[in-house]
Amino acid sequence: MIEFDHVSKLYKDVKALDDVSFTVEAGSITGFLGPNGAGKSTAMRILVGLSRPTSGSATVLGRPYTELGCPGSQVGVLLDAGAQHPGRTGREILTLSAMLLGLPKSRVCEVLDMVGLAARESRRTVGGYSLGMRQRLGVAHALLGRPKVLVLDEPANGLDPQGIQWMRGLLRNLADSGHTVLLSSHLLHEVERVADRIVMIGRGRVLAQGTVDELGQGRDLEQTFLELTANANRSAA
Ligand SMILES: Nc1ncnc2c1ncn2[C@@H]1O[C@H](COP(=O)(O)OP(=O)(O)OP(=O)(O)O)[C@@H](O)[C@H]1O
Repeated sequence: MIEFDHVSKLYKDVKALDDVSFTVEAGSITGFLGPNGAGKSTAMRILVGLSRPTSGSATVLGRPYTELGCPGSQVGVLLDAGAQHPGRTGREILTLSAMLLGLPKSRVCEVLDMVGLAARESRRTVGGYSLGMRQRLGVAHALLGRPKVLVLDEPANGLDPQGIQWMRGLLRNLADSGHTVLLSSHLLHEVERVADRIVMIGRGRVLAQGTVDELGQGRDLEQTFLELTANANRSAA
């Protein structure tokens, strides 16, 4: 379970998050939506201890991330697929992390298989990977320690249609087997298909949350998103 409890974050005069509260239950996928600059990455970074909230708290499995024992085996995180070392091979990156987590090398082969990165590709340096391949590697990295919670920032970005279909199946299977998934994305139609619940933010504030049906009341997610974010911009102007 993931819980944001009245989280605010100020960067000097920028209010990146403003009193954000929501919960992601185990066994479900929550789509975290908002326009560019809405505060999604800031919230995820706070959740995994990379940034401190100005006020409020964010917890995973009932505790702040930094207080979890061996967080890598409890929470799988993909925040920036482009951040992987370009000079290392995909396999090296996973093997190093597996060693740190005390996992056998066989787990590296398992996750490479799960994300569909072929043995030949895994032996190439990441600098030569396409964005879609980096995303697959990032998901493999997040899954390595068999975590029960996944925090994924735009994991489908750069994936081809087959990759998006694969990602949908993977996340659905994980949620159905009891995992907690927080997924940010700009791919509204995709989120509509895969998410159990939606949290929509704009200008750092939660604009709406609930199931797609609760939010849309007959409209599709894109229409709801455009209306709510336009309203938020009007009230801020
Ligand atoms: N380190 C930082 N210093 C100053 N301001 C920041 C910092 N990180 C984020 N911000 C600001 O906080 C706000 C929220 O940014 P954030 O990256 O969380 O948005 P986002 O919803 O993830 O956007 P995108 O969809 O473009 O990735 C923006 O106004 C951004 O400029």
